[in-house]
Amino acid sequence: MTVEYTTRFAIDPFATGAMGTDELRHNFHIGNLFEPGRINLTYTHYDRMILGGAVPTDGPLKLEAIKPVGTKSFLERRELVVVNIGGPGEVVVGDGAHALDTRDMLYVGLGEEVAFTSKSAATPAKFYILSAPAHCKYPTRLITLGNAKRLDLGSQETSNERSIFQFTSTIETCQIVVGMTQLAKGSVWNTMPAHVHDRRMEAYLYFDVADNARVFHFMGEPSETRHIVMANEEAVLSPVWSIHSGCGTSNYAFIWAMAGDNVDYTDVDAVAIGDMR
Ligand SMILES: O=C[C@H](O)[C@@H](O)CC(=O)C(=O)O
Ligand SMILES: [Zn+2]
Repeated sequence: MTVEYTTRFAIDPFATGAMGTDELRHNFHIGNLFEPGRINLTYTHYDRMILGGAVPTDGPLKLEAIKPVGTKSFLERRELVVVNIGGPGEVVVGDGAHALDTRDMLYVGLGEEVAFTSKSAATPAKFYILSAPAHCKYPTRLITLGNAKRLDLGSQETSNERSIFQFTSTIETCQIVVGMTQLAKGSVWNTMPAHVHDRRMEAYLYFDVADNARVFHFMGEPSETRHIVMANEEAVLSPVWSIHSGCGTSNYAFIWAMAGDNVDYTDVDAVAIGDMR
């Protein structure tokens, strides 16, 4: 088997408040996403979002169904978003192959068969995989960083100057909303001011983090915050009641992905800094 998976259950804010570092990491932090020659997935019980990584080296990796989806094929009742954060590669969808350079994103609709390849095993593609249940089929679409809707937010004065690239805002999806955020040099804060959105869960994949750098990811109810220390290419789950904000020892990038009741990026509840503890 080249498709491995682990499961994460939905945790409530009261249980979370009593957790120490190990328990927090066990429930919310996801490492080991990108293993050469493998597909490593995490099946979450937050809106049944699946996230993981595929790193094809010797040959193509097929996205086979895993037991928790309960269907014959992986996308029988799901949609998929793939973002490449590695070298050039291809996502094969049915009979067609889509070339994905680093930071390109591909949307794949319900019912398709998918496989991943790298152009070179020496600099393999690293495909970040996101999948949520779907109720209808939308067409496969490639969105490059240049085609994504760009939002410039924050400022140097508040150390949060950053560009948000919304991959899915110009295409139709059932429930997945995905984008990438790149912090400017000298800026270290993402998603501060913070927000929550009961309508949608969220997951962050931090990358472009140097070996000797870390991002302190803040989570928890606004009045009861905790943090998780993130290294390069690690992911963290954000329950709907939790803030999701980070502060790095240098600038970095991350991919954010949501699933839930609506696909309205602007539908968030802002948290006043004075209410945070
Ligand atoms: O609901 C939206 C997500 O939390 C992110 O898009 C926020 C983000 O990338 C940022 O402010 O830096
Ligand atoms: Zn958010």
